[in-house]
Amino acid sequence: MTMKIELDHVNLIYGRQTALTDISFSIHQPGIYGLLGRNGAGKTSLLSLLANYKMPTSGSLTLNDETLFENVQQTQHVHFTFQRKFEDEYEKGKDILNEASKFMPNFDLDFAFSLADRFQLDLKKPMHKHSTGMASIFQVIKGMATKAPITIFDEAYTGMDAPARELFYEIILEEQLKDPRIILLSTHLISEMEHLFDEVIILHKGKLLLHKGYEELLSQGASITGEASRVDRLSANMKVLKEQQLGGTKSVIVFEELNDALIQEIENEGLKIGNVTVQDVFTNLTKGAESDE
Ligand SMILES: Nc1ncnc2c1ncn2[C@@H]1O[C@H](COP(=O)(O)OP(=O)(O)OP(=O)(O)O)[C@@H](O)[C@H]1O
Repeated sequence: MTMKIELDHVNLIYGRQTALTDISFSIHQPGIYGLLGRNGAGKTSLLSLLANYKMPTSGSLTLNDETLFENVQQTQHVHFTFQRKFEDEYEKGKDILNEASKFMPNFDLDFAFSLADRFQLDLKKPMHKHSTGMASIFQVIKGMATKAPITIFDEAYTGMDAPARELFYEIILEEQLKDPRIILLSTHLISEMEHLFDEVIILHKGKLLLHKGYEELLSQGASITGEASRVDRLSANMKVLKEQQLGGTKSVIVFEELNDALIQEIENEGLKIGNVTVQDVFTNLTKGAESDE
């Protein structure tokens, strides 16, 4: 089932604190969407709107052309996985998953059990006895097993060790191949997770700074390295995100689509062109910018 999420001039204000300002974008395709932003940028606020936990203060948020807020029919398509403490939860993981399978329309209990095996998570243990990382693993297992057409993970990896995170990424990719859905991942682990993304959404200070396809984003940036005065001359009219100089050698990261003629000119000057990463673009665009490029 194809899902259509549309936000049109959405604002969210908590008391006197504006969390989101004039957010408009849409998602029409299954895929993995990386939601990036510095602390307090508004990621959880945006995801809470998409999960129907909150109502926009103004603007329109629709799922499949219907207003999402308090819309039971549409909300069942969405599952929101967030970091949760289970310190007062005496139930066993197995029982929680069993319960979930009764209420969630697409929940795949066998899949949940197979994931628990892969993560070596003991589902017979009462939840309060799990460590922080194990609790996150449980949340990830539950989120994946919902098979919700829109599955949201809000910094779901908290406390998970590197092998467990790698397994999480592997499972996401496997699932996307088998049964593509919209997966929204908010994260600060950009360099570790960017290979997963089909599209990148960057929030900055409550505003939408950028929403682009992963490949398109990378194609719009490059690093240029070589003799400093030549690098300066060629990058003079470009949007330079970052510069570094060591002796007479300079390296700049530019946010600029390099056409064939420009690439030729740069190479003719004996300069090297390299790739940028989403981490490069994110770090440098969110140093202080307020709006889209
Ligand atoms: N319940 C609330 N009441 C008042 N202000 C809030 C509330 N929740 C969030 N905010 C504010 O809204 C803004 C966005 O917060 P949000 O939690 O959405 O950011 P975030 O991008 O998820 O941050 P982080 O990466 O640190 O988790 C922040 O200024 C935050 O202080």
